[in-house]
Order: sequence, then C-alpha cells, then structure tokens
Amino acid sequence: MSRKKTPKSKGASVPAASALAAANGPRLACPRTAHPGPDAPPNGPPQANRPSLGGGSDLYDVAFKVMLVGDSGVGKTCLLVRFKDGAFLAGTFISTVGIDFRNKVLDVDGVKVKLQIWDTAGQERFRSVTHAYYRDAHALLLLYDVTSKSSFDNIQAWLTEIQEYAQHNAVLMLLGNKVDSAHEHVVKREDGEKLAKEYGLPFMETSAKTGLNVDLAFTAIAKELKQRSMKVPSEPRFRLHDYVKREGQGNSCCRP
Ligand SMILES: Nc1nc2c(ncn2[C@@H]2O[C@H](COP(=O)(O)OP(=O)(O)OP(=O)(O)O)[C@@H](O)[C@H]2O)c(=O)[nH]1
Ligand SMILES: [Mg+2]
Repeated sequence: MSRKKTPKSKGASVPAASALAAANGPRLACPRTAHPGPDAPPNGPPQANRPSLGGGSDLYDVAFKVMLVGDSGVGKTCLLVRFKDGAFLAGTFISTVGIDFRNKVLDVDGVKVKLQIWDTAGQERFRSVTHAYYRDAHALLLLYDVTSKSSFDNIQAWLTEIQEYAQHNAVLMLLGNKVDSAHEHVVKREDGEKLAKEYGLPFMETSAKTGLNVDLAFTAIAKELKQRSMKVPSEPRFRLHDYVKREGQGNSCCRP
C-alpha cells in the first residue's frame, strides 16, 4: 500500500463550524483548535484509503474519522488536546462551539494510521450541527464525567442518538473521564463497566488531566480500524475489548 501525503495536522474547522466559532468569539480553556484554515478538507473528513487533498509533510497509509461525543463539560476537548499535544490546561471552562477537528498520525504495527478526530460541542443547541457528522464517523468515543451523575445518566440518550445517526458498524467506546478527581468520583467504575457490558462496549476510565488511558483509547481505536480495513491473513485478529481490558490502567482486571 502506498504512502500518501496529508495536510499538516493543525486544527481546522469545516466552514459551518468556522462560522459558528467566529460568531462566538474565542473560547479556549484547554488549548483548543478552532482555526479554520486552507488545509481544511473541502468535502468533509477523509475515508480509509482515500487521503485528504492538499499538501503537507505527514505521511499515512490509511485515514479514519473519529468523533468525540458526550455532554458538555465531560472533557472531550481536553481529551483531544491531551492526545494531540500531551497537555492539560486547567482554567475557565469554555464550551466548544459547533465542531473542530485535529489530525494525528499513529504508527500501528508499521502502518501509518491517520486519525482525524472531530471534537463536537456537547451543548444541546449545537446538536443539529453535529448530527450531520455522525454518518461519516468510523469510530466514536462516548464520554461521561465520573464526577457528574447526569452526564452518566445521559449516556443512554447519546447511544440512541448514535444509533440513529451513525453507521451501524462504527467502532464505539465508552470512556469515564476525570478519574483523577478522586474526591468527587460519584459514578463508580463498576457502574461504567456494567453499562458498557449491557451495550457490549469497550470501556475505560480516563483522565485528560493526568493522561491516564488517553493514548490507549485512541490507539485501541486505531488498531481496530486498521485491522478492519487491512485484513492481513497472517495477522492474529485484534480484539478491541480484550486489548482495552488488558492494557487499561486502573481497570479491575489489572489492579493489584
Ligand atoms: N479534573 C479534570 N478536569 C477535567 C478533565 N478533563 C476536562 N476537565 C475540565 O472539565 C472542563 C470541561 O472540559 P472540556 O474539555 O472543555 O469539556 P467538553 O466536553 O469539551 O465540553 P463542550 O465543549 O461544552 O462539549 C474544563 O474546565 C476542564 O479543565 C480531567 O480529566 N480531569
Ligand atoms: Mg469541548
């Protein structure tokens, strides 16, 4: 499979999102990414084996679109910033407006996998904007905040939404974020595990603040998508659930 060129992996927004972001002014609590630019893909996200247009220096073999969804304030933007830049900027929470994306290329068993990660606004008023993007998502990370019972209670509604708008074969993972907040940890890990089991989802607790399990979540998604798109007969089948259970720090299976 040939190597392709991608646009530079700076943040950018599609026109609709750019307009929304511009209309609402600066909004970064975490170092967010609403910088509409010339390298925004003209026709939405890339498909596997179909690289984006435009020049740039990052090479990749396959590209996928990953969407971050969940209530406002659960930490979607911070999770993305942690993954992309390895940073966490605490501060005033400023909600995402519309939708942004950032690219990151991972090396998965010698294959360059480009993830184009779409960070959606959790606020209800942007729902109609974000609905339009579900259809193209190859994977979705559904987040709740372990310090917010309501964000956990809303997971079922998010799953209904995903069922309605996303492709039926999209990879889906449930993440309980902010696990660093030990004192305010109101949603037990067991509750997250139970819900995930009920819906057959891989599950992990994460922290955008400390970085716990953040790389792992995206790597697991990249491995699963790569395996699905490049079936190498000699390669052992990648099992997403097992991988996440085995590798996730703080998971019940791995605790001393
Ligand atoms: N303690 C802790 N705080 C976090 C973590 N992740 C995010 N936060 C804080 O939670 C708040 C909301 O984070 P965001 O990433 O902006 O939330 P969001 O899900 O993108 O929210 P919307 O853009 O409105 O949908 C911010 O004040 C962050 O600093 C985490 O892992 N631990
Ligand atoms: Mg956000």
